[in-house]
Amino acid sequence: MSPILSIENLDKTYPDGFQALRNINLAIHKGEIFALLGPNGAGKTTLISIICGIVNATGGRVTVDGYDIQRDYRQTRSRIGLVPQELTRDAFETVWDKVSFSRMLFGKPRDDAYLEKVLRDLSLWEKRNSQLRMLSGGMKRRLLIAKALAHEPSVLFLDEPTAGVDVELRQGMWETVEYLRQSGVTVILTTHYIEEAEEMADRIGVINQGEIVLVEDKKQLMRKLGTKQLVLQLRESLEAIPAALADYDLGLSEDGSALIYTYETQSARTGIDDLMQALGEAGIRFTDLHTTQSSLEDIFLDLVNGS
Ligand SMILES: Nc1ncnc2c1ncn2[C@@H]1O[C@H](COP(=O)(O)OP(=O)(O)OP(=O)(O)O)[C@@H](O)[C@H]1O
Repeated sequence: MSPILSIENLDKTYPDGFQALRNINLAIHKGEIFALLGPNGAGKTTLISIICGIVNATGGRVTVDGYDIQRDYRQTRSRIGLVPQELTRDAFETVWDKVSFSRMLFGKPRDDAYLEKVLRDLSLWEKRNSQLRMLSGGMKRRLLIAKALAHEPSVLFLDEPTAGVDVELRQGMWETVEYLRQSGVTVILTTHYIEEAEEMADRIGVINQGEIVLVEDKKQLMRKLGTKQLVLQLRESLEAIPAALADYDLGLSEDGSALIYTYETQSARTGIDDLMQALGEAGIRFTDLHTTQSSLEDIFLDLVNGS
């Protein structure tokens, strides 16, 4: 299947000589939720701005649904919805006016039934006649999405959808993205919250200093790069790790009540069988055990710090 969005050898150097993007290659598939994860200044906004036609690239090619963003600007722009971080001005406009105006801007024929569906799906229908200033923070964010969906785009960009919002609003946004997934819209979101990528995305791309340093299916990424820890709760506390177990990657909890074994989840041999045997031979008994997995945050920090 050809990608809905294809980015080839994309470069961007700003007029002051700063190279914000270097040879970006990326293919986004129809219907997926793709998280572009990167620290401040990595180039996320520059990349989205190029795709949306707000900033010109210095080199490379981008197509949306097969249309070139430069040659077929109107075609590509009408297929894209951009959800910015903040709602600007127009505090006295109503929700309904805002979404219908957005649709009109793209030259789409009036379709009140479609707009009603979008507002209902985003729990804004009851507020259709309310002025923007009367909306809560969560409603304002959902309105930004409704506005971006008004012209029926096939790709939706969410730029830092939960920057500066509280935990409750953030979770509300995650539910909204789930609704978008079910409605078949392709979603590309930028974030520097790892938790957000982990929660919402099917695939994750990491961008750092203008370069894509990794693109991976989220589950595979967690599996491939993650390590697991096996925590063994000991029947009798230890003061030190016995010499007989020195070959294993073992740690002792501070109070000596648990042994912690770290292993690679992807490796052919985790070493757990051998460890169990060695523990038995050393006369170490345990009362309970559980495993924990390293988070995407650990993986991300490793990548960005270049270790
Ligand atoms: N108009 C410009 N002229 C020169 N440099 C720019 C310009 N716009 C952005 N940059 C630089 O390009 C780099 C990437 O910026 P960009 O806004 O794309 O990053 P970002 O990943 O979106 O960061 P953030 O998460 O902080 O928004 C930064 O170093 C920024 O200073």
